[in-house]
Amino acid sequence: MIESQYDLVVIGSGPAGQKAAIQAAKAGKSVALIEQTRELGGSCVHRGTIPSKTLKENALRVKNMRSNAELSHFQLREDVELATLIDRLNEVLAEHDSYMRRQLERNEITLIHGRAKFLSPNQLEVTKLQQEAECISAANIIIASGSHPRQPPNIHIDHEYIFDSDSILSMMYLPKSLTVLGGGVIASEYASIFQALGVKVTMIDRYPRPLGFLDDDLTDVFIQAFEQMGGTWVGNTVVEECHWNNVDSVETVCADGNIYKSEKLLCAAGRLANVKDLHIEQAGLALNDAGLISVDGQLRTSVPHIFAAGDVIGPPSLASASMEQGRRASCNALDISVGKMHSMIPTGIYSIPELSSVGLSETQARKTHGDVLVGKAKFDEIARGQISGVQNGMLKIVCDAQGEKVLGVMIVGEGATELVHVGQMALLHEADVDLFVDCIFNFPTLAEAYRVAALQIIGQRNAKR
Ligand SMILES: Cc1cc2nc3c(=O)[nH]c(=O)nc-3n(C[C@H](O)[C@H](O)[C@H](O)COP(=O)(O)OP(=O)(O)OC[C@H]3O[C@@H](n4cnc5c(N)ncnc54)[C@H](O)[C@@H]3O)c2cc1C
Ligand SMILES: NC(=O)c1ccc[n+]([C@@H]2O[C@H](COP(=O)([O-])OP(=O)(O)OC[C@H]3O[C@@H](n4cnc5c(N)ncnc54)[C@H](O)[C@@H]3O)[C@@H](O)[C@H]2O)c1
Repeated sequence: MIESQYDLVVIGSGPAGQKAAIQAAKAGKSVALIEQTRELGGSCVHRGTIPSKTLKENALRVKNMRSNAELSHFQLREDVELATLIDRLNEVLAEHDSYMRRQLERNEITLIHGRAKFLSPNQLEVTKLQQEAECISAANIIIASGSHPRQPPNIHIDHEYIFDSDSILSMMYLPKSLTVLGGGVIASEYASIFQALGVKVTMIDRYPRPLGFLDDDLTDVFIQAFEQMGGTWVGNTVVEECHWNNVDSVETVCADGNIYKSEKLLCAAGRLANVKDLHIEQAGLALNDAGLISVDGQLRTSVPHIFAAGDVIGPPSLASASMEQGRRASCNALDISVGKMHSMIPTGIYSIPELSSVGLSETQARKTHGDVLVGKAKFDEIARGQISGVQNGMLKIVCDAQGEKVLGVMIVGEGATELVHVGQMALLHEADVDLFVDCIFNFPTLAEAYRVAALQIIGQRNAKR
């Protein structure tokens, strides 16, 4: 077996692994990055963020065309191939791949294609396709092996009629109807994207509302917009099983006795950590009750020189957070000083309309602060919203009871995932809400909604005094 040795070895080339490897190389260390697939970038690039966001761009175009009176009945051709709706994806992926390869080369990181497993706390074996296995020793190891879709035991995902988020974009044609199992982030993004493309979508979840971790005001607007487009939200309903009826449809059987029929089904019932092949017990590690690798505030596992980052350690399970965790895990492993990781991580959901929030929701703020003041601005009351014909948009600011400190900002509507960063900066600087009134925004912009919502809070504050 080939043998090699490095200062730091990273398992996985997703957002967490990539940033971890680059950070260590910048510190002058010898670094190897192990990736089991032919491509670089992890599920973020190939099966997650980038493909779904590419489809969303086209779905939004189709939806916006329909808002033009002359095109209001515009329908895509019945035989439209899904590939044409993500036609730029291959270009985007190729560009991303070559950028990453150049970056690894430039930083002299050794890229090893193969599947890693622990032999001991400092040794990994990498199994390669049609090549001799390699044994690698490392002073420090970062596990960034990511996650994969959970397949519930009662649902057989055949990738022909019943899909998961890894395979949904391999459908040849847009179906006429789609059932989406789940009301989480993946379900909400794909349900609204396919509905905007003209597919008849039914979204089913055991909880009363989708995206339960978000502010109710935001999810109210999301459900309303989804149903305005023709979608159906079915909450408080447990899916017992689903199957292709061998004739014309997938049948989704629910605990309340209802059966929903559709041409295809997307199962978005959560994700599980990629740990099966790693043999972490040989490193002296064990999984926690959630099937994840536990780490401390420094992203260190129970074995001091082994760190973990990204989806393999659990929530927030975002590409954005994974990148920062990867970078920090590397710094901590190499004793490079990094401050505390910000807890102010925004949520950005690329549904139609988009949803985004940072800081505390109104419910969370009421729990921790008692009384709060709230200001809301609807996009259709703002010049830019009127010009763009934005129908479902709202920005909400939550402040302390004195109407001074901003506690949270949440937005629904197009551009929400960009707009939220204005609020994030205010929160990071512990700003008073007056900042949004004192500063001059470009006109006409949706950012003006910050001022309108802030003025509402200041009005309530003045009335109290
Ligand atoms: C449909 C979808 C849409 C998403 N959209 C967004 C979004 O808009 N914004 C956002 O912030 N996040 C989004 N996410 C979440 C985001 O993709 C993940 O949080 C992110 O990819 C996690 O990064 P990671 O580096 O931990 O793991 P991954 O990206 O999963 O990468 C892990 C890598 O490790 C490799 N690996 C695993 N085991 C081994 C082994 N034994 N040996 C060698 N290699 C191994 C895998 O092949 C993989 O390439 C989305 C996810 C999905 C599924
Ligand atoms: N824009 C983004 O940041 C983005 C986009 C996509 C995914 N992600 C990440 O991917 C992760 C996984 O997302 P997800 O949506 O698959 O998982 P999730 O755990 O958020 O949602 C799964 C949903 O399925 C429901 N469910 C499961 N089995 C059911 C049954 N039998 N009957 C009825 N309902 C059932 C659950 O109640 C739950 O609401 C998230 O943690 C998220 O952070 C992020």
